[in-house]
Amino acid sequence: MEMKQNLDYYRMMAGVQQEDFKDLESRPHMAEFLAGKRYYSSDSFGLAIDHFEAAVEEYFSADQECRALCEGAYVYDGYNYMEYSADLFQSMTDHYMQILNCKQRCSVELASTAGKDKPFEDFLPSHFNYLQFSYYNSEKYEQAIEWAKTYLLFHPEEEVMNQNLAYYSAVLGEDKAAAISARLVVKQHIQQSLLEKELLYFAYEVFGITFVDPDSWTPADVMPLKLREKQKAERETAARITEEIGNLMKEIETLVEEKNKESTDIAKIVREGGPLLFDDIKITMSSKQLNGSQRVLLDGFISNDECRELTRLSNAAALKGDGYQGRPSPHSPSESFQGVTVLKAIKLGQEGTVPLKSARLFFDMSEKVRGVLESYFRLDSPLYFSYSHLVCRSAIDEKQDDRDNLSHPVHADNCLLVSELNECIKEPPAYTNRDYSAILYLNDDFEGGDFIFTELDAKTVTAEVRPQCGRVVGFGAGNENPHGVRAVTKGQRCAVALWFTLDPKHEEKDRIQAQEMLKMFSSPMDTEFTKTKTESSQPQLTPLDQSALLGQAATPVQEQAGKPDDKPAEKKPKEPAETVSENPSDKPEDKKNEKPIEKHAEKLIAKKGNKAKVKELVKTKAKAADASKNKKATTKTEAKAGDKANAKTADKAKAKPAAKTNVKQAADKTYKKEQKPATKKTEKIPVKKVSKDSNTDLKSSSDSQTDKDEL
Ligand SMILES: O=C(O)CCC(=O)C(=O)O
Ligand SMILES: [Fe+2]
Repeated sequence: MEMKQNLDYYRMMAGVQQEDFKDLESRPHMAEFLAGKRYYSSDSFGLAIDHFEAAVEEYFSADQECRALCEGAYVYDGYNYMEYSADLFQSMTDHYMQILNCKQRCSVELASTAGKDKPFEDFLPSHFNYLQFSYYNSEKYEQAIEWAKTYLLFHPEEEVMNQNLAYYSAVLGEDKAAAISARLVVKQHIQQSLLEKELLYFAYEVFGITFVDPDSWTPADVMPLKLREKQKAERETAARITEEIGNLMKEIETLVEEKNKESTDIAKIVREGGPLLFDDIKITMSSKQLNGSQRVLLDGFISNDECRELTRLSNAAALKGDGYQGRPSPHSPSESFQGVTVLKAIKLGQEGTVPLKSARLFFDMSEKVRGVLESYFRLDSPLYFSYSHLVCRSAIDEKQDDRDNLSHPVHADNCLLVSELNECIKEPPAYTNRDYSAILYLNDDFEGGDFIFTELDAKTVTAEVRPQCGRVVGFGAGNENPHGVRAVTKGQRCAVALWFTLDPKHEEKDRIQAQEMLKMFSSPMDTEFTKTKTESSQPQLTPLDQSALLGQAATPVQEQAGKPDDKPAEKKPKEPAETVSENPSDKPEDKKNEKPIEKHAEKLIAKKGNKAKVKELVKTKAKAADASKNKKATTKTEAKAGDKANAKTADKAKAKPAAKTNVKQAADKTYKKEQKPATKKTEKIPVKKVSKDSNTDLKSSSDSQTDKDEL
């Protein structure tokens, strides 16, 4: 196969001619035949005739040789000679049948050629077909008639050839035509072959010596009736069995599908409702009430004080981080965005910038959510942290007019949502290893900011959740749960966003480091150390830092919320941009999977085979996408939690030319495919570039990652 491909490749090279390819082992009849075919293909019928005729001569001498070579000693099958005991009559029969079988196979052997994995089908008749047509094209009707008649010895009923013969006879004159007979050597060959076949079938029927006829032209009645009926019955049985097996397979497939569906349905039902582990935690809404699967809304995770403490932690960490209270949101120009990871919080706690106690609370609370989710969803294997951060989104007051975007566009957490196709593609750059997500809300004193679940269209809202302190929305991170956050139009919305994986290989390394650090600090000696360190770092703080830390209890939360930038004078000078991750190992490990979004879009295009559509969708509405989603978001089923329910209604002839055509068709039909050049080099389709500003949807579908980049 490989060599064949090489040959095809060489054939395409400049300056290489077909004549350059010489099969040094080619038998003369085959070499002539192939040469004839080449001339035939280039409409050089005269030359084709010469070669085809020579091929006929050569064929029959090769056939004689082949047959003569069959007349050797009896060939035992493997080691059968050890057991072979037959009387004279039986041995003669066995031997003779073997010779005849061998002679019959000469037609196959002579139809084979190097570089062609199968012998030419119906080789001799096809050969004569070429001849009759070549003669016709050379207006040599006698010979055309001779070869048409020769062909018909094999396939007497063949309609097109009979028409051709009739046409040639009409042109030449019926009497003259009638006097022309088929080529004698072929007639003799057929007769001999048929007699051999008859004997072979006889032996098959009487002695059970198997014979498989290699020729397709053998008249049906050569095979004894009984054998024919037996074979027919066998064929029918085989066909029936195949059909029955096919039906059975289909049935099995449907059964398996149904079973799978049932078990996943059951699994989903059974998988929910596990113990909540803590008395204070209450289930507010199950998947059913949230109109989806793998969803839960829980309340009572943390107290108001703890919510405030975590909010302060976020604000203090943000102050430390880059000197102003939040970078622009990666999702909306109308909001600012700030976040801190557990590890970063602990490090800040260690250096005394934020209370270590708060960092520990962050750690413990996220662990609490993890444990409850693992239990509630009755997971068979542990849930591991994949990434977690404490994140606040603040409305920029002066940028709220005519706002039409979401705070966080609709996306799924472990796949790329292509809402126009109603699909979510589980491929990097999405965080495909994430299995569950949870958001622990810390406050409700802001406007907008409701969490929404949608269908894959990213428009049809299936459930809404109003954030409030101690509330957790937990859900499967896959395509079953597209979700987003409505615009925060006033104030600051803080939450702990958590992503989990069932695969220990993808457990977040930062989390392990954070745990180690906390362990260290909790030993009595270290507590002392930490305290000292915390105290000693205090004086280095700016007044604002201090107020953020010292006035923890005193500062009313409301005052912080919604006033992110109200003390510009007290801002610290900007430090070199500090991100949550300080060294490469701190970065989320899956980051290496990141691909340029454009590339990914191209991949999607190729995959979907729907270039135009995907291209269209990635091209359009860079900003408008979110806007329209926000505006058009329609509530299919109202499932709003909390009392600010804001119900929304569901919006979603013998005439010469004819004979000529027939003749041409007859020949072409059989041979055209072999005449074609073996290969054509596959053209590389240039991959369409997707414009940069066309990423919106794809980007938004992986925006949890964008969050990280922004931090
Ligand atoms: O804050 C929320 O309610 C959801 C945020 C979210 O879906 C995400 O960060 O992936
Ligand atoms: Fe999300």
